[in-house]
Amino acid sequence: MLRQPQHKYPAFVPLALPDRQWPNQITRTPPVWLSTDLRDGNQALIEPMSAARKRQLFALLVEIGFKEIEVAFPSASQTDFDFVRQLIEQDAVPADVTLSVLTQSREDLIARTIQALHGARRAIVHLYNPIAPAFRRIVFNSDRAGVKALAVRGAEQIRALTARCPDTEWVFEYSPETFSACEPEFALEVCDAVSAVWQPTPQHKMIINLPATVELSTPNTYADQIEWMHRHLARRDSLMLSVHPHNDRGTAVAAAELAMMAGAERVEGCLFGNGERTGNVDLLTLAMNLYSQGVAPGLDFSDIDRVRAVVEDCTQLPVHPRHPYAGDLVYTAFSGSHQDAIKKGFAQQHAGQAWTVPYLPIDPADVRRGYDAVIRVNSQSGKGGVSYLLQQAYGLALPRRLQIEFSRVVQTYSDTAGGEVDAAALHRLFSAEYLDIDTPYAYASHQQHDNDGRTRLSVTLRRQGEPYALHGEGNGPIDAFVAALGLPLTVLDYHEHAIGAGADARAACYVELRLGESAGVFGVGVDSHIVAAALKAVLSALNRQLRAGR
Ligand SMILES: CC(=O)SCCNC(=O)CCNC(=O)[C@H](O)C(C)(C)COP(=O)(O)OP(=O)(O)OC[C@H]1O[C@@H](n2cnc3c(N)ncnc32)[C@H](O)[C@@H]1OP(=O)(O)O
Ligand SMILES: CC(C)C(=O)C(=O)O
Ligand SMILES: [Mg+2]
Repeated sequence: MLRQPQHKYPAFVPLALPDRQWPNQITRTPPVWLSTDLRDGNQALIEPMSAARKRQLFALLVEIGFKEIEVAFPSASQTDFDFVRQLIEQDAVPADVTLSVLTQSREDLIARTIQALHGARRAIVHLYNPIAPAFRRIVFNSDRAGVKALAVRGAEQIRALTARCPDTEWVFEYSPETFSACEPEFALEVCDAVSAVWQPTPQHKMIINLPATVELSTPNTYADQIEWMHRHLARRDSLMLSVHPHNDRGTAVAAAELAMMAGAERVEGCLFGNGERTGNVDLLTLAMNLYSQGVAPGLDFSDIDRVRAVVEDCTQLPVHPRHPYAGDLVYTAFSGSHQDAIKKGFAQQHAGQAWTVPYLPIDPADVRRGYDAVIRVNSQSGKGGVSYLLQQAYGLALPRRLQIEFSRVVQTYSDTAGGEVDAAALHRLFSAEYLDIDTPYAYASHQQHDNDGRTRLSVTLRRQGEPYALHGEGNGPIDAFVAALGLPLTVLDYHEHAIGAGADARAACYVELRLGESAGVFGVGVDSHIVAAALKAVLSALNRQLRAGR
């Protein structure tokens, strides 16, 4: 029998937590944020950041509002060590920002780590060691007692070394690395053993950070693990419970959100989900998700394109055009029904109201994205998008039936040309179809006399370049003009509006005209004089009828 490869992968066995409480929780406050862009993000780059790039990204993280920033693994390299020294010696850390650094539980590495922090005002020393069964066996050739002792030894050494530097306000953090793959009761045992060494108090808490070092299961099972720890950890009121979800299954954001419901008060991650393998949880998405639910995240992403540009420059990794909130295309609709709904949504959205524009979870203006890119036209688009662009870019408010008529013109064009049709191209198509259509008849001038509700009109046209005079009378200029033309014309629809204001204002007129028994077609006229615009619109419709051989 064929043995399928999936048999290689035993299913994750979730913790039994039938009385879980997290599904009923609603997140109403943001977590404490820790950016590990300069550590977890950095260690996963093809080319780790230079000091200059780290400094640039550090400045951005401060500007966004991060108050805890993991800046290095100081014992890893001279660059990392020097970067920490530079920040401290140059007094580059704002008073409300705390540096964090990571160390393995190894004597020489811990000593070097504490050395790097000499003179810091406040610092988080972050100790980690892997504790899951496979790591105990494969990496450490050890057992539960062995990895627990490693954690305790590291904690003791950190306590002793930091005690010699009382001028720094020390915050201790412990991560049972590979927590997501560990037996919960053993993770609890190790965390409790470490906190017993550090003796945190409610006034001077330590951080217990529970990483999904590798994301192994659905987010709800991670939330169960977090809630279980939250309920059982010793000295709970003296702990800040933190999570560090990785994104191996693509659900780190959901895992972090559910973990917060389950008791996590702090989240570690990276902008745009940088970090090992598929990355850490994306803090920008997480924060903007809160924002879109009416919760102020405490991080400022209002200049989202600049954030993206700096991160791309520092990491040399591109952000996907569909990345939540920040991608180039995320506030853009090409498809017709989406454009239609967005256009209607904008028309009904008023200042001060709750945001309800369909298909746009947030107002693009909140992240300094203009509305111009919201609707873009290609072969998947409909009349809504086409008319929206013409209105936004050229002030042309097409009546509904003209929208339908013109969108067929655009459809034919985009089917042939392929690709996107931008506003300028749409306007060229529109002009060629309606505005520049001056054969056989072109408007030259007119004179109008109104008396007793009747309009008398003298019009000069050009026919094949030659002047051609007409006279007619009616109950308005269009009626008089139709009479002057002496053709079996019926005006089916008429709309007009101003484009612009003041001295530069022009009028746009739209006329739907039937010639004999033919179907109605539209004509459009634009002129600084409203009657001239109307006459041009009639001629545009007539010329189009005649061109169609009617
Ligand atoms: C999930 C995470 O992201 S954890 C952070 C990972 N980040 C990094 O590793 C980036 C920085 N690291 C480095 O630059 C290097 O690994 C260094 C400088 C820290 C150490 O380098 P080396 O001394 O050459 O050791 P190496 O990286 O090969 O480490 C493996 C050894 O450390 C042990 N080890 C691994 N993690 C830990 C830990 N947290 N605590 C104690 N020992 C550990 C391993 O068991 C192994 O021991 P062995 O040599 O006795 O078999
Ligand atoms: C060091 C720890 C927190 C880590 O990066 C992980 O487990 O992913
Ligand atoms: Mg990590």
